Amino acid sequence: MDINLVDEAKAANCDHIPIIDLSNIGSPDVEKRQELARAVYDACTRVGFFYIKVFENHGIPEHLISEIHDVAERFFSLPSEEKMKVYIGNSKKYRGYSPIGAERTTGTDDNPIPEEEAAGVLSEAFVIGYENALDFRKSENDHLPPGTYELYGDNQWPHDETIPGFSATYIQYCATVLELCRRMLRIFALALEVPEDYFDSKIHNPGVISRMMHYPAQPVGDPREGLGAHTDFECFTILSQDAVPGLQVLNHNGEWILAPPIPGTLVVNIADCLSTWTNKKFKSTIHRVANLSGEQRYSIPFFFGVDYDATVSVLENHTSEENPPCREPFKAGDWVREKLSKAYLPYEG
Ligand SMILES: O=C(O)CCC(=O)C(=O)O
Ligand SMILES: [Fe+2]
Repeated sequence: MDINLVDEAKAANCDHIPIIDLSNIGSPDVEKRQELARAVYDACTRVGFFYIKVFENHGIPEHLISEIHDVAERFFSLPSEEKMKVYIGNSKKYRGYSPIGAERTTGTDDNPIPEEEAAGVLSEAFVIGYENALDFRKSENDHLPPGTYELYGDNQWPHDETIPGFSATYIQYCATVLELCRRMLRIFALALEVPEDYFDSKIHNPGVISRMMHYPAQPVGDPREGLGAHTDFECFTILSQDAVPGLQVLNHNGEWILAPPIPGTLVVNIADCLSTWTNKKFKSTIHRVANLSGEQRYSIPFFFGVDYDATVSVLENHTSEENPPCREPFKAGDWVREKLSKAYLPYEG
């Protein structure tokens, strides 16, 4: 990447990624929560990426992480015709199986890649989105708002006989990570000096997307990338990677620094919507994937966003005369839908 193109708000000011211990996330002691918020603020403003340690008190049991990786590997090892039964082109909501090369890299918010130049990626994915089953706070009697950007629900699941426990495991994983995201949003609010419950009214039907990713080992001479350089477009992402490295993060010097797997951690990165709320003080940092390990690589990103009908608008306490809002307010659903339509194959009818 041309060093002159490295935008301060999209590149990490560091040569490694910090590790944050979230043990105090739910502490009744506000001093302890504030101390955590300061560490989070430093990571988000300087790097845009950090690792979190997955202890029991984060609510994500380690066995769930190994189970989700296990079902992901089993899904991708199915024959192509099985995976194509849940083909993403069957879905109006960009849900399902996206074969190798089908996804296009979309670039960043103010530097999108023109459609005719967007290259296919060297990875395959299985994508799901928010439905009530993914949310411990919902019951069978709850209904999603109809027509909200046509983005909620209608996931395509493989038959349970094909991979026993696949949907149950993925649903349990997402519901668990979703609760962690809601708690983390309170720490972000504290870090941003707004009331801790500032975002709570915007996450009743959160715009959650998750996907399982499989990156084959990069063949010598293949110019395709596992995932091209991009920023994530929701609020923030929680990523579980297996033991194979591949994720790279752009820094101010135009260097790609590795975000290697660290046992017992997940990777968190800030995405476009939360970065906008903070007037770009929190970095939505450019990253990409290149699997040069010679082995198969699997990862499971969980993209957390606010309700699709919530408005994303720069926080007043992060603007000034010299630093006006970086963007006009917009609906989260408009932005996410536009990005999804550029990345994924459309509905094929
Ligand atoms: O697979 C990874 O490590 C990162 C995936 C990613 O950046 C994405 O899905 O947006
Ligand atoms: Fe990403």
